[in-house]
Amino acid sequence: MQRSAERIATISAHLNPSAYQMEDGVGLSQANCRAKGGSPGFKVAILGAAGGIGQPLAMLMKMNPLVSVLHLYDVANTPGVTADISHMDTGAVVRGFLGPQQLEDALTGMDLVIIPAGVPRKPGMTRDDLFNINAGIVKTLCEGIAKCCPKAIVNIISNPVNSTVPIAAEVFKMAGTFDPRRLLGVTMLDVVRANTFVAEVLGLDPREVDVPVVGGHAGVTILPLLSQIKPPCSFTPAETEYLTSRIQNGGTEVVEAKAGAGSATLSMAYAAVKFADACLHGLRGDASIVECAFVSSQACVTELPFFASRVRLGRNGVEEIYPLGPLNEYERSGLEKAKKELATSIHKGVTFVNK
Ligand SMILES: NC(=O)C1=CN([C@@H]2O[C@H](COP(=O)(O)OP(=O)(O)OC[C@H]3O[C@@H](n4cnc5c(N)ncnc54)[C@H](O)[C@@H]3O)[C@@H](O)[C@H]2O)C=CC1
Ligand SMILES: O=C([O-])CC(=O)C(=O)O
Repeated sequence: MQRSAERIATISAHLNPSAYQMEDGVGLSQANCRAKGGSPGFKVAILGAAGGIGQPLAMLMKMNPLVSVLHLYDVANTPGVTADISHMDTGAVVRGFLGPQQLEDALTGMDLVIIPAGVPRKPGMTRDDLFNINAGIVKTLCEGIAKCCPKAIVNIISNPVNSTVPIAAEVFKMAGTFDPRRLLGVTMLDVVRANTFVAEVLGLDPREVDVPVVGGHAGVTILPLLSQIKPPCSFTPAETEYLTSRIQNGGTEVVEAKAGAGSATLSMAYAAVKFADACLHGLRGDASIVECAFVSSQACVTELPFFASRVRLGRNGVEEIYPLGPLNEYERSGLEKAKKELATSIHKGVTFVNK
């Protein structure tokens, strides 16, 4: 009897370390420890936390000093990931949540929710081929957000981002909680890749390079604005062609190299943390936090309802969306192709929720 009670307590500790309690009063239970957590900072949930992106993302968020509470939710394997990450001697208190019956507990009180839940591509697939599975996953998770933390900033990583962000917006509209400032599709990996590839060509340190990437997050919708990079540089037509194509196909490059074992996970976790950190600095009220993201642009950048742009982040999420700026002929032609595909992907997401 005693053994089984201890086993139950241990399992529950892995799911939710703060709930750890020995039934027989022997030894020191976690619930009786003097430190109760609760240091100042933000509460962050990761949905899909046990996956290829979720695990390194959870580890990096546990290292972020702006995070006081980290909730890890998945439909599989959260107990192990939570137990593992909770032993890191950083400030954030980590709690694990497993399966739909624990989704509401995972979401309640969160300031920022990051969603990398869903299936990744295999070679030969497009991101849109993931729609049939991932659309429903994102819809369900967003229904939970609308109910339990409607004011949270939401970072959507699950592909196809060009459709999953419109899906999230429709779910929030139906629930009466939609705030376009708080919903952001994560396109940071495109910027991270662009900075890296451009730095390679120019012989610079990637940390010194800043390439705006606008449009969306799939193939031709990924539009690097090489004419606007910092520091200002010029490229030959061959360099422009090479860089644009490599940035647009960076995801496929990784999918093919992994040969059936998934898509980018480690660089994506890095990019997701870079972006989440920017959102948290904005929430804290820091000035001049500007990043690219796929947001509800209310048709103020192009005629489309969603578009990836440079945005200023603040206490309410997106405080300002910057216009595209002057484009060269090559970029204007790329923009037309991007808008055509984006319109179809956005429509598909909106229709999925309203069907
Ligand atoms: N926005 C971007 O730049 C990028 C997006 N992605 C996308 O991120 C997604 C995840 O990729 P990986 O982590 O590599 O996949 P993965 O398969 O390794 O992990 C996905 C996780 O989601 C979980 N999951 C499935 N259904 C769920 C549900 N209903 N609720 C909560 N969790 C659920 C799975 O159990 C799994 O742990 C994919 O859709 C992928 O295409 C990947 C790279 C870059
Ligand atoms: O390519 C994929 O399927 C994953 C992804 O979005 C990326 O790596 O940019």
